[in-house]
Amino acid sequence: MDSYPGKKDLSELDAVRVYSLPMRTRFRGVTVRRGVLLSGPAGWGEFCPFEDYSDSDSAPWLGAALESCFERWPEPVRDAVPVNCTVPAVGPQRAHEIAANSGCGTAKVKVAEAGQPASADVERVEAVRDALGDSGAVRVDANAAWDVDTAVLRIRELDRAARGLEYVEQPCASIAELAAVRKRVDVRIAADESIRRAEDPLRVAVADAADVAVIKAAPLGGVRRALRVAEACGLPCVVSSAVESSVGLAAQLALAGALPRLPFACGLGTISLLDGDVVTESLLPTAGRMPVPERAPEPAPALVAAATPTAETQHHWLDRLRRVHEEMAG
Ligand SMILES: O=C(O)CCC(=O)c1ccccc1C(=O)O
Ligand SMILES: [Mg+2]
Repeated sequence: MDSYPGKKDLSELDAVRVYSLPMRTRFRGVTVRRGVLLSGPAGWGEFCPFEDYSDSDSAPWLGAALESCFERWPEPVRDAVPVNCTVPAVGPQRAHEIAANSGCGTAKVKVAEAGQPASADVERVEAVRDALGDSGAVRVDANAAWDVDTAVLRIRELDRAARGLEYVEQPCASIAELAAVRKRVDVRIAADESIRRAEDPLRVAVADAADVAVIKAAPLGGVRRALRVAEACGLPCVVSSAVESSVGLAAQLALAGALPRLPFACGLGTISLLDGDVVTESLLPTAGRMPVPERAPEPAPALVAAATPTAETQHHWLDRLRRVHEEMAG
């Protein structure tokens, strides 16, 4: 990998604040979101790799945070982006409520949650279609849970339940499996983990395995690098959050704002998945759209104080930050 444009000495930062925010609903097994807010001459950035990411997996996340702190984001080509609401693996009634109250015309429904039967996915998807009406778009995300045969079966079932799915995100783990599923179903396939967890996201060949690429500024090393990944993969892209605070979400919105083509709604309406935020004016959708910011919003000291975890957790994150920064040095 080439070096990060945002690679800087950590001593050049003006502030480093560890935060911890509970999730309203368990999401991908995550119940609390943690990270570090960093401030530099260009503004604030957020470093929040998931707990199970190794130091080398986390290096691009720091690249993205430092880009926010030390550089301006590329010029946007639009001033707002359409977003989907995100429906976690909840019961049908709650799913209906989330979609109906979101103001979004597109919903992304989490499916294939461990321990839940396939019928729970069907009921959730039916409820969301009911809430959005015929004009809405329903997509599902299986987070790599299925093998090829299961995926084909479930996708057909969920496509019927939704009366047409917009796409299915990462039905299986490998690119070969995605390609096999794609040959056997009519529903579009979107690649997410296949890109963001690839050895080299700039060189991953997903064009035959997917119709849509899901990209995220943080795991791809920032807005500029993610734009290069978008160009290299040659697919229409959807920008999706990593469930960060409004500080990190701003970078994702900058990416969505700068993509030359944006044919689908983005997965950036995720602040409502968190119980709290670190800024007073949270980046929330209005009528299914979010404005593209010039820079990240400034954290409010009282909210940061309220979100500050134990000394032990702070120490863990500052240590992680230091180690990951060393990892970047190469
Ligand atoms: O895309 C969305 O609607 C929300 C973001 C989301 O689903 C997500 C958030 C954190 C980690 C992984 C994922 C994912 O898309 O798999
Ligand atoms: Mg996904």
